[in-house]
Order: sequence, then structure tokens, then C-alpha cells
Amino acid sequence: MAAEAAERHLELLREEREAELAESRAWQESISLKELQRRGVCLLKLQAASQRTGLYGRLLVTFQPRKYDSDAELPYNSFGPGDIVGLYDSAGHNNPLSTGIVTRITSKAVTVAFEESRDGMLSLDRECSYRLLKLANDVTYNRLKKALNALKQYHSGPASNLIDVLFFSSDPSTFNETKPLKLYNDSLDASQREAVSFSLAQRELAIVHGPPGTGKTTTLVEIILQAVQQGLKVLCCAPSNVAVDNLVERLAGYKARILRLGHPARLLEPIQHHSLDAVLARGDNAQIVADIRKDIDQVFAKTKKAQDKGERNHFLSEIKSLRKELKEREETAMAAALTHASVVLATNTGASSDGPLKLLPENHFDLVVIDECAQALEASCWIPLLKSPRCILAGDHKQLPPTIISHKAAAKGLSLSLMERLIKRHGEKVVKMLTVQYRMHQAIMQWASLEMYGGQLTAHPSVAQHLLKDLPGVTSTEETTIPLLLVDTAGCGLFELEVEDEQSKGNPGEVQLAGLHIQALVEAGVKAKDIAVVAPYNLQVDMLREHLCHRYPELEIKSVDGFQGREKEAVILSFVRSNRKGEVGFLAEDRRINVAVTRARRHVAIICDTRTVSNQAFLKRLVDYFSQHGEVRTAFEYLDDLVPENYTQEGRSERQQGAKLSAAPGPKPQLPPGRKPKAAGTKPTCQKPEARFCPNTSGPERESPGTKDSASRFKAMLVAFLESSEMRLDFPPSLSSHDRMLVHLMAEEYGLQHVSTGEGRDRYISVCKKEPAKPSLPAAAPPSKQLPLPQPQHPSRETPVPPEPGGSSKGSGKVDLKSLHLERVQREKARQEEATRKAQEPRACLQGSSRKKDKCEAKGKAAAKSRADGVAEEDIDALISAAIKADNTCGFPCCKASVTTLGQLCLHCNRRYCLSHHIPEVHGCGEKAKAQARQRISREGVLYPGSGSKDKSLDPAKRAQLQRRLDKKLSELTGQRKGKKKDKEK
Ligand SMILES: Nc1ncnc2c1ncn2[C@@H]1O[C@H](COP(=O)(O)OP(=O)(O)OP(=O)(O)O)[C@@H](O)[C@H]1O
Ligand SMILES: [Zn+2]
Ligand SMILES: [Zn+2]
Repeated sequence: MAAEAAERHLELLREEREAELAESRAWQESISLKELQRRGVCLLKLQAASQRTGLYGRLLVTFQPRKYDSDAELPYNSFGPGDIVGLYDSAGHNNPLSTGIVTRITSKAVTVAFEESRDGMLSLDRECSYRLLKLANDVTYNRLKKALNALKQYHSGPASNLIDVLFFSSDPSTFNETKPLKLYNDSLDASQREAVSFSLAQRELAIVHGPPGTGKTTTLVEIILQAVQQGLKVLCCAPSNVAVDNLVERLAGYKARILRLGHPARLLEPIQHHSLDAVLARGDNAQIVADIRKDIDQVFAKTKKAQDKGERNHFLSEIKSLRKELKEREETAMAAALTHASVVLATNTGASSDGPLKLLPENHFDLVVIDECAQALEASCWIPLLKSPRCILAGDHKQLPPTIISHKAAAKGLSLSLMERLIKRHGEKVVKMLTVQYRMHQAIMQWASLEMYGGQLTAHPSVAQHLLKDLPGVTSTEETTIPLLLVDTAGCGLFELEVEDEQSKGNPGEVQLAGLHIQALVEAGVKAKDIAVVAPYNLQVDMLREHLCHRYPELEIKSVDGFQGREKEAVILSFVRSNRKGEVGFLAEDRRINVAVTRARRHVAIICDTRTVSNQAFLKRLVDYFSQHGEVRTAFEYLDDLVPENYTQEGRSERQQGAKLSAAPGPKPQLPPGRKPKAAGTKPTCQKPEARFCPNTSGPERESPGTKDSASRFKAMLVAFLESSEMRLDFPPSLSSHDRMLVHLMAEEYGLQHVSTGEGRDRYISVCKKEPAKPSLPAAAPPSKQLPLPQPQHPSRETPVPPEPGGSSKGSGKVDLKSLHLERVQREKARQEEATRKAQEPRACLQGSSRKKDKCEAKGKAAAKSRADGVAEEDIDALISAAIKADNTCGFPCCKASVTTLGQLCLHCNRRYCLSHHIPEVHGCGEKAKAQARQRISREGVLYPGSGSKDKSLDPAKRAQLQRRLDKKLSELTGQRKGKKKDKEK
């Protein structure tokens, strides 16, 4: 049984390995070194800053950027401890001088341990320029293979019974008597205590299932301490260095004797303190070992100065014998340290018998604990498992499984973790689930609990109601008082970029929306370091970084997969997919969505096209949950240059005729051709009116049951109201926020004004017929001091969205949307007023400034000035108009042309330009435009490993061909843009 399984697994591993190799070949052959560096897998222009002899007599070389100032930082990279790297000199192309293992990396230097190279000694010149390239790691593969082969041939040994249980040829059993436990951590909750005693009572196998934030590590630490207390020798592993370090850090607080093998990923003192290197350095043998290493370094220096080959050989053989002595002494010291330790910690592959553990007798360990087991390849678990009669596995198989490159191998079972396999077969009798979670607001947790964890989770009272506003320094605003927010782009034309590569998806509209929401949070006092933006696609992660990093250096922007295991106070999710076909790609993985949502502690905002994502049942239920329990906004509320897709002119006028409305919409704004260069479908006119977010006709597939009814009910009410002589219509406070949104949208379509009044449960929405057009902004400016003013901002910030010039008189349909903002302002004001003097309700139907104006910033000077001078109340109007005027002229230096009606927004620099300057090449964004276009068809790389799997590895020839096609396309695009410009100028 076990042998067959091992054989099958070996086969899948081989497939995976081939896929991995093919991929890295394709990379290296068709991508320039610069590009490799950009993707974080290559470091160029390094110098060997120092070298010395390390453990096992390996040569440790520290590389730094080859720059004149010593403070230079390494470029962004994905190098980490344990990575295998090739060292190349700047001339050499194909064969590395040597290969080594990264042992340490900081922002300024990377240290690599080299084994002896073929000719005996690697000699590095301080003056030379080197590069390091990450190599496909066959150490790991070989260890996995070795473990599976050992499993296949296993006859008698410590793990015999365990193997039987793990392959179902015998049932798990328990120990007969168990003593009551005295806990080290007496704040454990009931489910955690149960998991502890259960795990200690199981003879072969126990599984601790820890949903997000339920204290899985806390529980494991208690289990390990209890096992040590019982005198057991524990081998504790996890698939990643970070997870191992996490356990080391938590265990270090207790008295247990712990020893960390391998290369810690984190440089924290307690973790370094328990590393094998550090333990050996403190040992009796340490002085002698240090002396021998010093000797080696000295002889090594002499080798370099050697006059002739004979002398050199002499030194080399001296080094050889010194190394032999070093190795013997080190191994004695290591064996002593290992034997002394109660808990040995390593990554799964670091527990391999080709490392220090070979120094221990076969039956040394009594218990193997594997954390994050659901994220490990089963093969990697077998490396430690074969060393013990008993195991405790912990993890959450409802989060993402290990990343597999080969789709075929994954489908055939390589991505099925040991933990999941065992739960599927043995069922509840081997599992205890932790059920109290200490991370999320109740409303965030509830969705995950119902969808993924059988409704069994409860939120600990310390977190159940916590909101952003409860953080120190955060004020109560609309955004900081809600745990769930859905920003819906349905019908807003914010499509995903259309790329040839299925795996790379981006959505510039969602990038902008994310930026605006972050701005609102930051302005309310939420720290950027407490916010994460998470997207399922690497291209979107790139675009978000490009747009947001410089403004909020502490903001974390990651792929979903890269953020697993982490948490943030506020999480903004950009789902990216928005297309006519309703394709959701790998959003369709429930576990990915579960991970994404459950990273958030106090606030989660989802930005998505509900119409596209609702094509998938799981996502539809997520959207429904947010609609029912959270606040829903439409992207219209945020962006002023949107052209609602369903508002075709015919559609609109038909409806308006019926409604006897005189408000003739102005010329329909065209979607600027430069706006979304390759967005799927930039032709709003050919859209049928009913195809999109049109409340009265919305397709049944995106609405929750009943919504369609409410939509027609609201429509009927509005039509009746329009035909009546009433000026105002109030809707009941019982409407859900989704219903309210429907009313907003409908009111807008009929050219009605709408506003929400009241607080909380008593909030209701009213619509009013419009009075004749009002003069523009200044006249409609804040009637009271409490209305938020345009925020003077730091001039270096980029303009997110230029403001609208007029008030609601502009009649292009979109202006009405501002009342949504107005309403919000209004509610905020109401809240403030109520707080100070429990007083009268605000009047409805105001006109005035818009949400966008708060967010917007002028070209700089006006705004900066207002800050410098301090704002005199009377000057506010003037300032606002000045700011708006500044923003209404072309962003090209010295160009005074107005961009109010004909301007176009450049997505690269976020400025608005007149028609002669809007082309990226003309105003200086040419490179960015090209880069973006290139990005669109560039494959996702190792840049953020694990974020999604790749479909097929391109062979180099195909890849090169693609590259040529891309270049051609790029120059065509450039040509086109230049051509258009010429036409215009004629
Ligand atoms: N019994 C408890 N009482 C109070 N707080 C607890 C308890 N158990 C865990 N916590 C808190 O919950 C948080 C998460 O704990 P821990 O790191 O053990 O969780 P985890 O489940 O391993 O996390 P992850 O979801 O990342 O795997 C920590 O801040 C911890 O202090
Ligand atoms: Zn630009
Ligand atoms: Zn211009």
C-alpha cells in the first residue's frame, strides 16, 4: 500500500520537476539579465565584500552591490535563506563559477555558502563584478525523492506503525491512561485544551485543524511543551523557514531546550540564538573549531599569493586536512547539541538525513510535529515522518495547498496534502478543530465560518466587534465604522486588461478605486502599515505597487497566495476579473477566496465586478453576503470619468420621455480612446441597455432572490412619483443597503436627486425632483463649516482623479452620482451634529461639492498655498475654484488648454491632458506605456512565488517568437499613437 503510493507519488514528482526545469530553461534562454533582475531572481553587479570559513568548512562569501557608496541597497529580489544560487563572473555566460546556498540576506548584502568547487578552491577577486542567479533547486527534489524511496522500501523501523495508519492498513489508536494536564498557558480556550489533550492521547496520529486566527500555533506550542514535559524527544517541522522561525520564536519564551537546524529566514535574536551555528559557537569545542577555521582562512590567503603550482598544491592539501579535522570536531559537537535538545526544529526538507540529523540514532525521536501541514507536499512530510512512531499534524486544508507548477501533476493528486488525505479517509476521529478565533470582526468571520468551517467558528469577545475606529488615532468615518464594504464596478466599464496570457490579469480601474479607498482610510487616521491590498493576479499586484508604493511606502501589496499566514487590520481585495464572458479564472478556487477574506481583522473591502464574479456560485454567495451584511457602493461614487455602460442615449431618452423629464442630457461623453487602451470592449454604444447594471432589468443571475422584485417595485414607485406633482418621495427605512443602492442608481437614471437621512436602522432614502440648474460650485459650496473641505495635500502626491467643474447642472448623467457622495457627507454631518447637540435632522436635497473634490488635489500650488496660508473661511470658495481651474488645464507644462470636456486622463501619470498632449509618448509617459503593454503579455514570474499556477511552460522558441511579436506590436502601437497626433494637428 505504502509502496504503491510512494511509487505513484514519485512519478508525479518527476513530472513536476520536469515542468519546473522547462520553465527555468525558458526563462534563462529568452529573458535578458536585466529582466531577470527585475523579476527578482538575479542580482547583477555584485562585489565580494568579505569571505570566511563557516560550518562544515564551507566558504562563506558576502556580496554587496558594486557601488561607490558602501550604503547601497540590493535591488528588490526574491532570494531567501536556503535558495540555491549560481555564481557567475560578468564575462561568463553559461557555466557558473560555482553554486552555493544563500545563508543570509539583508537589504544591503547577501551571504552565500559555497561547497568546494571542482578545482579545489573558489577564488574571488574583490575587484571583479559578479552576479548571482537563483537556480532550480535540485537539493530539495533529491531529498523528496530519497524520502519516497525510503518509504517504498521501509521494512522495520520506528515509523512502521505510523506508516500503516497513514496508509489505512490499520486504525489509529489511543493511549490507555492519560493524566490530567497542568497547562503552561492557562489562557487556552476550551477547543484548544481539547486539541492538546486529544493530541497527547493519540498513539500514532492526531490532527489539529486550525482555521484562520484560531491560535493553532499557540496550541501547538502547548502540545510540544507537554510532550517535552513527558520526556519525549520532539522533531518539529514546517514547510517554510518562516513557519519554523515562528515556532522557534514562540517556544523560545519557555525553558525547553530547542535547536533550530538550517538557515533561519528571520534575523531575530531569539531565533538566531537557538540556531545550530550559535549553539556550536557557545560549546566547549568552539574555541578549537574557531582556531581551525582561522587557520583555513590564513592558508587560503596564502594560496592566492602562491608563486607556483607546487606551492599552491601544498597549501591546498593543507586546507584539505584542516577541513577534515574541522569536520570531525564539528560533528562531535553537533551530535552533542542534537542529543541535548528536547525539541529540534527544521523545515521538512531540512530534516533530511543528509544533514546533521544523520548524527542521531534511528529511533531518537518520539514525536514528529508538522505545522502548516496542509501547505506541504506529502513527500516533504515523509522526510521527518520516517523518523518517529507518532505524529501530530496541524494546519488548515481550507486554505491554499502547496503550489504546483505542473497542472497535470496537481490534478493527479500532487497538490493533495497529507493532512487533507487523512481527514478525508479517517474523518473526525483523528481531528480536533479549533473553533474560537482571535482575529476577525464577527461579520468578517461569519462568512468564512458558514462557507468553509461548518458554521462552527465563534469570534472571541476581544475581537468580535472591533472596528478600525477603535484603533488609536483613528476617527469615526463612514469607512472606519464598517467591517464589510463592497465596491461594485458592475456596469462601470472598468474591464480587466485583455491579455494574451491567461495567467496575467490586471484591472487599472480597480487600482484606482483601491487607491481612493486607501486614501479615505489613511485620512481617517488608519496607518498605511495596517493596510494590505491583496489581489489574486501578479500583474495586478505589479500595477497596484506602481500606483501606490511611492505614496504609501508602508502599505503591503501582495498576491493572495503570498499573504497566506498573515493578517492586517484592514484588507482591500481587488478581484480584477471584469469581462463580458463572465470568466473568473482562478478566482474560482474557494480556498483562495477564503484566504483573501480571512486576512482582515477589522475591515475588509472587496472591489469587484459583481456581475462577472457572480457567475461562480461561491463568489456569488460572497457578494450576496456582503450585500446583506455590509455596505455596498458603486464605483460611480468614486470615479468621475466613468461612462456607465448601460446608459446608451436611446435607452436613456426613451425612459426619460416616459417620465416627462425635461433634463436633456448633454452630449454623451465618449470613452476616451487613450483611457483603457486594451480593455475588453471599450465600445459602450453597442451595449444593449439591459446588459448591465440596470436596476430594472438586471439579469437574474447576479441578483439575490427577491432583488429583481424590489427593482421593479422601486421602478414603479419612481415612475408614479415622476408623474405625480409631489416634489419628494421617501422610501421606508427597512431597505437593505443593496436596495438603497438600487434606488440610487434608478433615481440617477431618472435624473432625480436622492439622499439618505437619519442614522443606522432609521436611515431612509428620499428622492426629489430637481430644480432648474444651479450655478456651479462656489454658490453651492458648504452651507456650514462642518462640510469636509478639499484637503490640502502634499504637493508631491499624484492627483488621483481630477475634480468635476460644475455642480449637478452638468447633465451628463454622471454628475447625479455625486449626490451619493453628498449623501455621505450629509450623513457624516448628521452624525457630528447629533453627537454635539442631539438635534435636528439635516435637510435633504442639497447640492454642492462632491466626494471627488475631497479626494482631489489641484496641480499643487493652489492646494499647497491653502495649507501654507491657513484657510480663511471666506477664501474657501475662491480657493476651491482656483484649485479646480488648475486641475482643469492640461497637465503638460505651460499648456493652458482646458481639459474639462475634451481632456483625457493618462493612466500612467494620472494627469489629465488636452488632445495634443494626451498621448503617453508626447508628455513623457512613453516608456511607462510600453512597459505596461509589455507587462500585459509577460508571464508571471517567480516574482511573487506561489501566486497562482501557470498553465503551460512555454518552450524557448515559442517564447522568443512571442517576444518578437510583442515588440512589433509595441512599435505599431507607438506608431498609431503618433499618427493620430499628426492628424489632430493638421
Ligand atoms: N486562548 C487564547 N486567548 C487569547 N488569545 C489567543 C488565544 N489563542 C490565541 N490567541 C491569539 O490569537 C492570535 C493568533 O494566534 P496564533 O498565532 O497561535 O494563531 P494561528 O492560528 O497559528 O495563526 P494562523 O491563522 O496565522 O495560523 C495571537 O495574537 C494569539 O495571541
Ligand atoms: Zn502620462
Ligand atoms: Zn496640452
